[in-house]
Amino acid sequence: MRVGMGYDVHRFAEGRPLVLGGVEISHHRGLLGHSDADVLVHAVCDALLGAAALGDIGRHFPDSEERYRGISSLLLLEECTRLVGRAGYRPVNADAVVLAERPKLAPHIPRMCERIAHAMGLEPEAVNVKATTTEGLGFVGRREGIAAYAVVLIEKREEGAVS
Ligand SMILES: Nc1ccn([C@@H]2O[C@H](COP(=O)(O)O)[C@@H](O)[C@H]2O)c(=O)n1
Ligand SMILES: C[C@@]1(CO)OP(=O)(O)OP(=O)(O)OC[C@H]1O
Repeated sequence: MRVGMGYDVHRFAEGRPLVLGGVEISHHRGLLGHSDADVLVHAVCDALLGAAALGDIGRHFPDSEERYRGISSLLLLEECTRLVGRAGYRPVNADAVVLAERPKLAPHIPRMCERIAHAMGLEPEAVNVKATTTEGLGFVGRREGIAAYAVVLIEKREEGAVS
């Protein structure tokens, strides 16, 4: 067994959809990024890559590459899962926390878990997402952006398993 952690931040911007955990959430603005700026999925990607000592998403999917513009981060998570598989591991479970003053995320969390789990080849019960405000403090509290932390556990794949 190996464990990895991930952390990411994206700032709010007008005229962007808000996508978290692969779920588009109705809000008056979204997050800025080269991809869909799904800060939660990015933290999960980094935790997964970190567990296998494979660096981070910036190394595998540079924001200088046009092909990643606007891409669904769930596709990046699927690719991270393949990379970890080729390194001889498979995900066991993931836990994450999203730091957001607004919007209220609780109603969307079950669907986020489903989508993240699907991208990682896991059952939805193997993924947990939590949300918290920062009680008005810091950049999250000022509603300038959203942050996310994630932890992922991986284990050795059985010999002969195909990716
Ligand atoms: N963006 C958010 C933030 C929090 N929640 C839910 O509210 C609970 C209380 O949050 P505190 O920051 O006051 O501790 C939290 O446990 C979440 O269930 C949310 O849905 N969306
Ligand atoms: C995901 C990538 C690639 O499209 O772009 P962004 O959406 O800007 O996200 P970030 O977490 O800043 O960096 C990783 C990038 O490589």
